[in-house]
Amino acid sequence: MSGQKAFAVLLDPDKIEQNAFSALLAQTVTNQIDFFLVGGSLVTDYAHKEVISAIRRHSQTPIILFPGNPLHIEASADAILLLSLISGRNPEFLIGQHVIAAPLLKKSGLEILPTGYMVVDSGTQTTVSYISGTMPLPYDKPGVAACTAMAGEMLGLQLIYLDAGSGARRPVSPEMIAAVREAVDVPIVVGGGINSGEKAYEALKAGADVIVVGNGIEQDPDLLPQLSAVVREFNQSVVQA
Ligand SMILES: CC(C)=CCC/C(C)=C/CC/C(C)=C/CC/C(C)=C/COP(=O)(O)OP(=O)(O)O
Ligand SMILES: O=P(O)(O)OC[C@@H](O)CO
Ligand SMILES: [Mg+2]
Repeated sequence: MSGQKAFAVLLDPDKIEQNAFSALLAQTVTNQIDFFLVGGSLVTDYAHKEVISAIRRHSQTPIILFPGNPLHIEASADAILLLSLISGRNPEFLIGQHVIAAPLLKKSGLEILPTGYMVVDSGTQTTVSYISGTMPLPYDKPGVAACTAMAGEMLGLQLIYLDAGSGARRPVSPEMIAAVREAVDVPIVVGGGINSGEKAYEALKAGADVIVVGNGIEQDPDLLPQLSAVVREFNQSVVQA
């Protein structure tokens, strides 16, 4: 990672509607995005391969898998977030699924991005929380988030992902992002409920290195160019300062 802020678009293979998908891919030609994330907690169609090849026909942007379980490994992506759900206390999602996935991952040739995945309470239960049977981090406890991230970094995890959950009513607070920023040196990914330029800017200003947006773009196609501009302008203002 270059020290510059980045913008990732999350595509859920189950939710892709062909016309909207083509329009989104066309937008990414003129509005820079830095990564595609492909994944979901529960994927019923297993269309990862098709989604990835459709992206590749239009774009050279790196494609990173965001898996809910080992069935979501697809070797035609560029990399995979190897999530360990460190906000939870379910051994299956801390290490169990990884033992099952390890030989498949080795064979896949994918770049492995070991990630401390922290799900943060946003007022309603998220799919991740339900599927993993774990409690999210309390919304208003930045100190707990900071210690969790610190432990993840000490264990060797190379990214911290703070996620308020898909379609969250409120994103992770700037206070929590700032506390985690203070606590670790690794890049911080922030997602869940970022559905406006202002929320994206707040997350970047608080210390997020990568913002991830899924639902917001599905619901409002004009958001992609807006967010791309917010991230570019943020990076330019840092260079000029
Ligand atoms: C070891 C491997 C390869 C996989 C296991 C990976 C782990 C531990 C995952 C943690 C728990 C989990 C279920 C994560 C899913 C994260 C994700 C892709 C969230 C995207 O949002 P959705 O949960 O799909 O939301 P919707 O219900 O709105 O679609
Ligand atoms: O769909 P949204 O709310 O943008 O969330 C993205 C991602 O962080 C969910 O895991
Ligand atoms: Mg999903």
